[in-house]
Amino acid sequence: MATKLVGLVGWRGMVGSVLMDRMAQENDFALIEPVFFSTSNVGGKAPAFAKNETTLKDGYDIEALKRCEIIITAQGGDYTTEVFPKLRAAGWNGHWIDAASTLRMKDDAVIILDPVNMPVIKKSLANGGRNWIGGNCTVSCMLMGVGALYKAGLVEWMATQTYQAASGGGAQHMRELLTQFGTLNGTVKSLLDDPKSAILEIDRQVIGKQRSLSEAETANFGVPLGGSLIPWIDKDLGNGMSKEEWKGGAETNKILGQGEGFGTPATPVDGFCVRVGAMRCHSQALMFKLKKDVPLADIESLIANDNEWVKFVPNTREATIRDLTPVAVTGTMTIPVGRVRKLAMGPEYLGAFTIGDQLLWGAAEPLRRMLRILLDA
Ligand SMILES: NC(=O)C1=CN([C@@H]2O[C@H](COP(=O)(O)OP(=O)(O)OC[C@H]3O[C@@H](n4cnc5c(N)ncnc54)[C@H](OP(=O)(O)O)[C@@H]3O)[C@@H](O)[C@H]2O)C=CC1
Ligand SMILES: N[C@@H](CC(=O)OP(=O)(O)O)C(=O)O
Repeated sequence: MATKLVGLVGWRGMVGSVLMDRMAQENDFALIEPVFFSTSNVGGKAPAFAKNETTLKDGYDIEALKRCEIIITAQGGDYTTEVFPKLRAAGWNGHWIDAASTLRMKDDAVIILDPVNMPVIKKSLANGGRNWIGGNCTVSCMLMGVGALYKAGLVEWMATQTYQAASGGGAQHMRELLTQFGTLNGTVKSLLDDPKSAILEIDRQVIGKQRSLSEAETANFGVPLGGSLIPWIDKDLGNGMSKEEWKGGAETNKILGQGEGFGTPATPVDGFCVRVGAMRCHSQALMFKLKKDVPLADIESLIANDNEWVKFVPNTREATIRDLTPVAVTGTMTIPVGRVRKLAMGPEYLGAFTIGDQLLWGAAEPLRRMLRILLDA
C-alpha cells in the first residue's frame, strides 16, 4: 500500500513542537510521507523529518492541501476557520485532525481521546467520519485520569475546581509568568538575602510591585499571575459562566458519546476554572456524586486499571507531595490520580485530585494517536 501523504500545519508552534517530538519518539514518520506547511515561510526548508517533500508549502494553498489524504493542524482556531470550509468546499474528502476548538461541537466532528472513547471514534469512522478534533486540555486530562468511573456508569454528577497552567494561554503567557516572578524577586532581592529582614516588609514591597506592574508585564494575562491567581479562563458567556467552565460539561459529555445528539442523558459537570502560576500542567480537584455507594478499594482499582498512563497515588501525604504535583508530571505521559477518598457529605460522595501535562495528553497526544488509528484502519 502506498505511503499516505500527511500534511502537517502548525508544527513549529508550542503544541506542534510537542507533537513533532512525540511523533518522532513513536516512529510515526516511518509510516507516512509528511508534507510540511507554513503560514510565514513558504518555500523554506522543511524540518528534518521530511522525506521527499523538503520545502515548506503554503498553508493557505487549497490545491497543495488537497493533495494530502490526512491533514494534522495545531496552527490555531483562526486558521481552521479560514481554511477548513474552503478545503471541504473544494471537494477535499480527506481526514482533518485538529487541535483547535473551532469544530469540536459540530455534529460531524468527533472529539478524539481514544483511551476513553474508542467506540465513539470507531462508530464515526464506520459511518464515514472525517473530522477529528482534540479536546479541551482540562477535559482530556481529567478523563484520562477518572474516565473509568464514567465507563462504569457510576457518575451521577461531577464538580470540578481546576488549577490551570500558564501554558494553556500559549508560549507568551509562560514567558510573562516567569518575567513577573523575576520582577517580584528582583524587587525584594536585597531583603531576601538578609535573613534578619522583616517578612512583612518583603510582603509589602511585593504586593506594591504586583499592583504596579507595567502594561507590558501583564499584556497577556491582563493582570498579575505571579504570586496570584485568576479565577476566569476564556470568554465570558454572559450567564455567569466562563467558556472554559462550559467546555467542562459540553466536551466531557460529547467525548463520552452521551447527551444532546446521542439520545442519552448528559451527566452534569460544572465547577470553576482557575489560572495559577504553574508552567504546563493542569491540575484539578474533583468531587463526584456516585449513583451508589461503592467501596473505596473497588473505586481505586477501577481507576488504577483503566489505562496504561494512569498512576494511582495512595492518599498519603508522602505519596501526594512526591507524585501529585505539576513538577512531578511535566513532560511525562503519566496521569496521576490521588487524594481519592469518600467525602463528609455521605458514602456516595467521592473526592479525587488529578494532573496532566496539558501539551501532551491535553493537546498533542490525541492527535498523533488518531493518525495511527487512521493508518491502521
Ligand atoms: N496552547 C495550548 O495549551 C493549547 C493549544 N491548542 C490549540 O493549538 C493552537 C496552537 O497553539 P500554540 O502551539 O500554543 O500556538 P503557537 O503560537 O505556539 O503556534 C502557532 C503558530 O504560530 C506561528 N509562529 C509565529 N511565531 C512563532 C514562533 N516564534 N515560534 C513558533 N511558532 C510561531 C507558527 O506558524 P507558522 O510556522 O506558519 O509561522 C505556529 O505554527 C491553539 O490556537 C489552539 O487552537 C490546543 C490545546 C492546548
Ligand atoms: N483554554 C485552555 C487552553 C486551550 O487551548 O483550550 P482549548 O483547546 O479548549 O481552546 C487553557 O487556557 O488552559
